[in-house]
Amino acid sequence: MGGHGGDVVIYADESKDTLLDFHKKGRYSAKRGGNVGAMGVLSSQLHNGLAGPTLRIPVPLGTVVKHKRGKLLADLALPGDEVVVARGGQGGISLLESPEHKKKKMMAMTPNVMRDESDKVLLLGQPGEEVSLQLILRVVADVGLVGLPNAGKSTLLGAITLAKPDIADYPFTTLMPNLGRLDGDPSLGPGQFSSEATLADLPGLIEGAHLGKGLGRNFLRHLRRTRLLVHVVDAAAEDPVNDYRTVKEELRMYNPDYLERPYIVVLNKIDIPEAIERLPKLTEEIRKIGSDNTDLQTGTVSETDGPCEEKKVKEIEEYPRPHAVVGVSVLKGIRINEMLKEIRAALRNCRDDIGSS
Ligand SMILES: Nc1nc2c(ncn2[C@@H]2O[C@H](COP(=O)(O)OP(=O)(O)OP(=O)(O)O)[C@@H](O)[C@H]2O)c(=O)[nH]1
Ligand SMILES: [Mg+2]
Repeated sequence: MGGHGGDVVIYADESKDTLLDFHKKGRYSAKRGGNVGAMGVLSSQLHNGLAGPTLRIPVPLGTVVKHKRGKLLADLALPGDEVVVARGGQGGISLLESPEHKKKKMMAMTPNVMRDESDKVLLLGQPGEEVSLQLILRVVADVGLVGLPNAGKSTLLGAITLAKPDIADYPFTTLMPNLGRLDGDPSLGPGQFSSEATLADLPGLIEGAHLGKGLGRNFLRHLRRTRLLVHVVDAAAEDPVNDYRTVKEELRMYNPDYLERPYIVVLNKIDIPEAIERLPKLTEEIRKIGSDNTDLQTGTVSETDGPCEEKKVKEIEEYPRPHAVVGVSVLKGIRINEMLKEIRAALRNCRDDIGSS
């Protein structure tokens, strides 16, 4: 028997967080099984071709592997997760020493035969499997930062984690999600670092994003795994409350479950005089949007990524209110600690929710 052809395995690689190089199309195929020996050479040591090596393809943590037709193969959400997507071909079989009738029988079964002039026969190794797959990245993060372009999401991520996202004073600076790691709160003492979390800074959302405007809806799926949302609002903008509503509306249109999740609102840029002046009023207005009636009946995570238009859609006012509203300047480092306290408290809260249900 010849060696088995190489399989193709896709595995989650934690060090692979650069999503960009992942977006090019790749073509890989499982290898043909090893042939047995070489034609015409009667040497038993050549009867065993080597097994083909496994082709291992690293992808970022959180990659969902689907068949082209949509069937889910694997969700590589944990480091070490892997899936065999294509089997290498079966190895060839030598019939060199087989009796004549067996040769005939085997040869009748397959066209995959090689023979030489002295009628020595080999069945060739089979070609490996070929599959077409769709790889979708859904980042693994506890916290999702959402907001209009230019609100300061990336600046916020850079201010509280070691991440170094691109920051600029034009919209759509962020094209792909950036991830950063927030440490637990040391003041809680040993074993209490329960607020450790991964934050995902997403591209800015604009009105109509769910229909494909701006950078569209493509990245909204990255919120799927988050437990907490942080709305970043530019408090110095013309109409911050309207901006905030726009973002909520887009989230709702994409997947209303996103509005059921716990969230806090960060009113950013309070280093700017106009922003600090209106902060109390803004805070009050934003706190009021939403309902106290946190019935959990729709709090389940939907199994689909896309919009759930069939669902009974509620008004923004009917979804839960923010856990907290904080005014900060992530650029100048004003009230960062208050904001961190709220993020950690909200995270602990959702962890408790999970624990008790
Ligand atoms: N004055 C002031 N400017 C800020 C503050 N935070 C962010 N900025 C500025 O706002 C601009 C946008 O910041 P980003 O962090 O790139 O905004 P973003 O929300 O990530 O933007 P997109 O990636 O386009 O969605 C930059 O010029 C920042 O320097 C702040 O607290 N105060
Ligand atoms: Mg950004």
